[in-house]
Amino acid sequence: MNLKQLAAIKAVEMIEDGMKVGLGTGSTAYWAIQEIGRRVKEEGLRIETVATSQASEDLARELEIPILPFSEIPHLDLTIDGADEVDPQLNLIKGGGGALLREKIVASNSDKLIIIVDESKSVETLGAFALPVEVVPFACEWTLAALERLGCKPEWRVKDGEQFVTDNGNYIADCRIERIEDAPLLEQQLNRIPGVVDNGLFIDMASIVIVACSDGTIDVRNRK
Ligand SMILES: O=C[C@H](O)[C@H](O)[C@H](O)COP(=O)(O)O
Repeated sequence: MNLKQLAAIKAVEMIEDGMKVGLGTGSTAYWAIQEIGRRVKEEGLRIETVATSQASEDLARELEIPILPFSEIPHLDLTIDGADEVDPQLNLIKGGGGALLREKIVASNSDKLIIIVDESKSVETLGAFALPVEVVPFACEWTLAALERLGCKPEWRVKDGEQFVTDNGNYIADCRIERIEDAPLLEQQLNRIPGVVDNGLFIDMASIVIVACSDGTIDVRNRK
């Protein structure tokens, strides 16, 4: 079993019958959705879910996990999602897969956000992973210039030779900051730029971070 799967299984143990659950995005969340599918099928787990990306929604449907429109679920009990970096305060960088906006909306409407990572994602200071910022296409060069003025060293994300477009029809500027000294401040500064829809800093949002370590142990970190 790989480390991502190990963390995912531990998180899915926290889901109880009758819960409303947010499904995250990415290669770690993939394992959580697989495990939820197994519990629904083999244990008859009764839950309702919403997904943070088209890819996760498609996977959930394939596994016959009940998935509902957002209009039918006012609030979630918990969301299970991955992250690109986690610091000791449980602040996160997310959005390596481009799903940060939907992930932040879903996380902020969940009683608990459970983050699952392997130990390579655990860092002392956020920033070695390029911070994704979602930008509307209108006048996007001006928004990029504003990000440069903030010292963010942004670069448009490219996929298969084309500009990457999110599920929301926006672009992603990946910001090579290296070391983010004040993540709560930067999160606010970025979101004050007109044209920025949101950014991948998740501050004070994770309730629990589950870290799967290469020696096979699992470190469960609770937000204080
Ligand atoms: O946009 C993508 C999400 O924020 C992912 O949860 C994050 O990038 C971690 O992905 P992975 O589990 O594939 O490393």
